[in-house]
Amino acid sequence: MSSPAPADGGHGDIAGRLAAPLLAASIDDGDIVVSAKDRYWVPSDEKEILARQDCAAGTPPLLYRTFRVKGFLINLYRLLTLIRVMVVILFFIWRMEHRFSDSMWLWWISVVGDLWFGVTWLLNQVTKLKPRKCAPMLSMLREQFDSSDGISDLPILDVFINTVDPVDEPMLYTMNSILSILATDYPAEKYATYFSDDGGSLVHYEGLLETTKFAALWVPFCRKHCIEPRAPESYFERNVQPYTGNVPGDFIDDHRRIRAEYDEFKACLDGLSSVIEERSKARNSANTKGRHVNATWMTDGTQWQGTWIEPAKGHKKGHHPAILQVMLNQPSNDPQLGKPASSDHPLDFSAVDVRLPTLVYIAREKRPGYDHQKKAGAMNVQLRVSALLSNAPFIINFDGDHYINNSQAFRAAMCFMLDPRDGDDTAFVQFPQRFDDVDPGDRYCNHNRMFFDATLLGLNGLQGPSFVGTGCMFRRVALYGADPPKWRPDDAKAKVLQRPNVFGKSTAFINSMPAAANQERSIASPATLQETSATAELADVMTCAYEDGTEWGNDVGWVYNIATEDVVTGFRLHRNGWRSTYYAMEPDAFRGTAPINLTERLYQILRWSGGSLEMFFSRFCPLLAGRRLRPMQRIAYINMTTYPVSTFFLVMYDLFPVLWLVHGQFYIQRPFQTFALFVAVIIATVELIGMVEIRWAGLTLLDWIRNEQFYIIGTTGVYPMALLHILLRSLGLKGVSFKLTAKKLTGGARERLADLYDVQWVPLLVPTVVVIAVNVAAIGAAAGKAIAGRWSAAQVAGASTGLVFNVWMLLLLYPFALGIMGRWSKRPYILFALLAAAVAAVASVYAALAGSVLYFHS
Ligand SMILES: O=c1ccn([C@@H]2O[C@H](COP(=O)(O)OP(=O)(O)O[C@H]3O[C@H](CO)[C@@H](O)[C@H](O)[C@H]3O)[C@@H](O)[C@H]2O)c(=O)[nH]1
Ligand SMILES: [Mn+2]
Repeated sequence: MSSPAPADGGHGDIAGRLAAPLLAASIDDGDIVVSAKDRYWVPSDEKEILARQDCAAGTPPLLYRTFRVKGFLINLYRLLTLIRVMVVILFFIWRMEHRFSDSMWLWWISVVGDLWFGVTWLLNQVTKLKPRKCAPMLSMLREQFDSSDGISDLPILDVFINTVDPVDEPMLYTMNSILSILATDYPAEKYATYFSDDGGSLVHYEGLLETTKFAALWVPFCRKHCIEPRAPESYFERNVQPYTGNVPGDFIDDHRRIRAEYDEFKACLDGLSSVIEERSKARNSANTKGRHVNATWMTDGTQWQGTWIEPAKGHKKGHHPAILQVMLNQPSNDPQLGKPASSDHPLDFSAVDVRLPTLVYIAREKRPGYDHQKKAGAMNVQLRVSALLSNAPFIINFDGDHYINNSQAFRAAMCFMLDPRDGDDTAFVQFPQRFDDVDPGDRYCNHNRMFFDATLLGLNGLQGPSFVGTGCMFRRVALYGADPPKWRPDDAKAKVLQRPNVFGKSTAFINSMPAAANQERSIASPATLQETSATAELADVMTCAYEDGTEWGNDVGWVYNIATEDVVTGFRLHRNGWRSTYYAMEPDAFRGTAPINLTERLYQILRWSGGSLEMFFSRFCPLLAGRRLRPMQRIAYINMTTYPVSTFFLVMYDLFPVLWLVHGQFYIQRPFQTFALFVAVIIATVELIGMVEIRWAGLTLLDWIRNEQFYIIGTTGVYPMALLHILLRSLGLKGVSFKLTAKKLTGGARERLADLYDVQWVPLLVPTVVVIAVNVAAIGAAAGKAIAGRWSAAQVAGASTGLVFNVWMLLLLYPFALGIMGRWSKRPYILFALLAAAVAAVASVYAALAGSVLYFHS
């Protein structure tokens, strides 16, 4: 606790000189948001800034600032960590010196379990001891890259967005994401969006077509009035925000008109599948002469290449040719003003740039006999297709349900990529996943705040956050497997191995690679999209066979065969020596939907935990990485890939009360009072550390409690299945198959929350139900004993410690218990009544039995 607080302790003058620009920036344009959440953070880049000031003019400006946690708080955090480590060590020494138990084999298991928990906790904790925040300076970026004539020098960017099923992933949300992308604040000629439809469905295609039409109104409207957020559904749902545009006079009218247009657009999307169905029916019955087909028809009278409503050979899920269609062409390089208001065009866009950025529809080829590798496979196709079209040096990816909530997000990410200090070594910039429509209490910990606001800030102070699947900007050459500049021999250009057996046979693709490396700082616009020579090549890179015998999914692109393609892909980049940056923007950069139904949520964490273990037992095991992976980062990845193992010990602890039921009295460690005291202190310190952590992370107590609860729920009920999965796989069997996370239903907030009360009874729920039952029964049994028998003071003390444990367990599992009650959980007191009744029932049975036993004995 001796290290000085930053503002004094000899740095006073620096802090003083820094305060001014920092404040100026925040007043200037809201660049550096000093929110309530940041009150424990102070700048940590004083030296760099001063060094810059001494440099000659012409040195590129810094594009972001860094912050660290105030000395007193972080040192308190570290001190508490140290104290807990010492207590844990003392605890072990004490246990080794007191090997007394009612069952020595259980004693040994519990010692090993405690050791496991102690070590994993420590490994997790050490990665959080030096958290770091970064904040982009958007005004600097603007100064450096935007000139006053509206021409921009910003690098070009490819945007990937993925979807599979227009029903499970409601199309309205996917199209909202598209709209938010088309309308974001980045020069229209500087980015191209690649929409990947793994369903290959005409509904998506025509939905996208409708979206481009609506976008012609929506995008200029957003630009004209500086609308935020630029996803219409969220925009119209939110409360009125202060107007920040330049034409307040037009706003009310424009808003009303756009709203009406949007409602029409929505209705149109809603009706699309039946329109297509009817159209196809009509055509099919008209077509009955000759061979009968049950095709799905496009508006122009041709058969849809992708999946048909009536599945047919070559036109069904998992079996259809590739489709590529440019929906919006590359716009001109110069801003293009729209038309003034007129009778057929009621909005005045005469002072607004009405260009739309490029938009491409992709459905990759699907063929039986191939593993299509889900999202990772889809993104690798996007990577190749975009290389042949726009070939941007940077890529940002989105899940279909995640939209841009802050139109400055692309620019913010660019600040980190282009910063003169370590931008060139940055492989990716990750934003947190944030969610709409989670129930207000966040019962199933969907927000995952402890992970996004504490763990990832910790990693940001090491080699960088892991990739979490969506809302992440990548450097293209890093995905190709290039080395970061830091690890290249003397200033060599990014080089990637250009052998056919690595990247596949497409020469056009291979030829595009050096350009991607060189363009990182270029001002080029994407190449024109319709070069006819490219079509054959394009078709080629979208086939399943393209990847046969190549490194795709292995050392190139997004990684395959691991259920969590995200963590492992980020890991591979870190392993190659790249770094990454984490930035939690305010307002949130992106937002998405989360599964708020217990069963869906458990399946989601099953996929994550199964994927983690798969990664640990693969060639991407963090233990096998070379020296470019920094030691602390390696520790972080070990944590991320081994955590489900805890389940083995936790389930033992969970079921410990059984012994009380069977034996009436059972001590795993004697003397029990000292043991209980140690355990209490160890638990108390971890909670205390949590309390300090939520301070610097800017979280609430509820966030912390939810995290604890869901950790226990996952470890008790879900990770056993993940372990089983990995066991089956190691025996050469298929293991558990992971499914797409079904997204919320559309509709009003209340309808969406209805999902919260859905239970589907699946085997995954069983372990946790058993654990709850055992703990309830143990409480009942203790009560029964107290009623029936005469207890000594020591026994009462022992039993009440046990009781504290049981109650604590139940509190942790409370969200789960509520969850399985379905609709009844709207009234939590019913749960309490049920629990009380169960306890009373067990107690009376136990007392009765004990009574009859006494009777027989006498
Ligand atoms: O064959 C497939 C399967 C999925 N997806 C897309 O992948 C995304 C994520 O799938 P989802 O089922 O929604 O997974 P979640 O549980 O919501 O995803 C979290 O966990 C995944 C890793 O398991 C990450 O990839 C995601 O980014 C992260 O949000 C969605 O856009 C899907 O459309 C495909 O494109 N093709
Ligand atoms: Mn998702």
